[in-house]
Amino acid sequence: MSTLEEESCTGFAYAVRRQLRSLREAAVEWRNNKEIDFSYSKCDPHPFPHPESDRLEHCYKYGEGKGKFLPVLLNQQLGNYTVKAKLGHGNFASVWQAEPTTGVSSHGHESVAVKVCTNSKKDSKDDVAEAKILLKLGKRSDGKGDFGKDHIIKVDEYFHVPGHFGDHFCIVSEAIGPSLDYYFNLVQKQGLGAFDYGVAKKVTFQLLSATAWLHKAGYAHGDIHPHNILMKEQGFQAGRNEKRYLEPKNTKAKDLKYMPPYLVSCIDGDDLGVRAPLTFENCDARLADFGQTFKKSHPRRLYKMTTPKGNRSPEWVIKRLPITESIDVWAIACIAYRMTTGKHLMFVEERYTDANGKYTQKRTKADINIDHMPMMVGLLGTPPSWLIKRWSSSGLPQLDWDSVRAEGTLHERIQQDRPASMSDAEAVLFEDFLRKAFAWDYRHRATAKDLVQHEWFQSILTKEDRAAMEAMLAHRDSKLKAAFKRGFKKLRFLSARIGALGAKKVEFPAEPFVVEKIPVPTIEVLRLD
Ligand SMILES: Nc1ncnc2c1ncn2[C@@H]1O[C@H](COP(=O)(O)OP(=O)(O)OP(=O)(O)O)[C@@H](O)[C@H]1O
Repeated sequence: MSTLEEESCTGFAYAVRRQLRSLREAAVEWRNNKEIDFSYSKCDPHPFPHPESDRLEHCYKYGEGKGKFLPVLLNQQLGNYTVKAKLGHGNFASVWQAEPTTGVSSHGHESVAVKVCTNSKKDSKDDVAEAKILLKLGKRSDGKGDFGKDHIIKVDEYFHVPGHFGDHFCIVSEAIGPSLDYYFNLVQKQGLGAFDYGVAKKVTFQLLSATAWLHKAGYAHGDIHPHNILMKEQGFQAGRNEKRYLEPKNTKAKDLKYMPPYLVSCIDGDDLGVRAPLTFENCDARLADFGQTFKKSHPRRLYKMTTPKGNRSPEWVIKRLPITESIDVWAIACIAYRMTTGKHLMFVEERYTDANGKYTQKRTKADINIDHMPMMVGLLGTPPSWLIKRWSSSGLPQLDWDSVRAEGTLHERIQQDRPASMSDAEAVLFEDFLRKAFAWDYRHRATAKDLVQHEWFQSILTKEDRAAMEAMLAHRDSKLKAAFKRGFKKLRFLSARIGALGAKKVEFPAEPFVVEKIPVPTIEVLRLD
């Protein structure tokens, strides 16, 4: 049972429901992991020896069992689409650029992206949910200009394709362009260090506006990282599509049977250096991969950890705290720092390396967390006392709290990493922006809607942006909806009070960097013990 300090803002009955869901999710995750064949690890020799092998899917992604890819070849027919090129792959899908057999799709696209999902039943449930949510979001309008909606991927349709071991769910969307990860690699390869300062700011603004719209629609993305952010390119064409033929010496015979004869290289590996870096005029980000999306009204406790570990917020690392939509804000702030300075704000090694610097095996989550939390504390300063108490119960080794600087070293890090084009005044604004996004307490963290109004963005706003933002802020709930919300809030408060009957009162200090507009439920928190 979680402490009442948490329940006082979410309600007793609700907390019980959440606990039950956590248990269910843990059971599903355990069962799902058992289903996946890990006989090949990512550290095994790649079956396609090539300098860019890391960017090709590993053979353990194919073969017998659950959670496997569908073998797809160039010019293959997938539903009403002909495969023309590979766009990329993730943990749960391979994505292909395809052309409608009719020339133009029912949504007016000459070229689309078909995401072919893995065959696991559990994954398929997530994929169906992803497609349905995206279709629903596509039709949704807030009636006030939909500020930010343009920066969310649009889905056209979905269908199933039969595979050796069950159906594969396919999601059709517009073909957008290379991922932000591609551009990170590009600036690195071109020796530019970081993104152009204006571009970094504009992309951050676009991501926050998309997130604000999504949160207003009642959903959290849950997995924002550079791989899931696509940069729109007019007339986008994927990479050179080179075929890499299988060299069976590293491949298990049973898997060979179900593998495609070749894998297709994708844009990430091929095209570095071919494209020009992003410019302020042409940068247009789209939030994609809604596979981890969840409803704001159902904060999650557990889910597959695919997000880069350095982008996780404290409530994700310190277990048994609700994972709310505020994890999106934290992740965007991490990406903003990397785009602006060219450096990771918090980077945690996810693999062990041997004496030659080669990756050996994956680190455990616990090991990663032991590195990650002190890094956060060093940067952001002392966490609130209730979080320190949680810290001990989450199995993390204790820190010497007396030696931690209250305000952390974020200021010094910004001074050290900031680009030459960032003025002193801008650096102050940037720090303020980051501190609001990195509030320790997820309940006091600035929302995406608060942050799009932050002064750091004022210098890049166009007349249209200002008008669209004003329309968004002018939005008021209807009288009925507002009355319903008020009633619901009172009910939640009442159930928390009932649950807290007989509990001891403990006062926790007020938060630093509290954003004024955010309703803070109470700073007098109740505990059971
Ligand atoms: N609409 C699109 N247009 C262009 N490229 C795309 C599109 N959708 C996906 N991609 C490419 O395919 C890659 C994998 O897609 P996606 O992230 O949706 O797969 P996933 O298996 O769900 O990933 P993850 O492991 O992050 O959950 C992306 O990083 C991107 O490079």
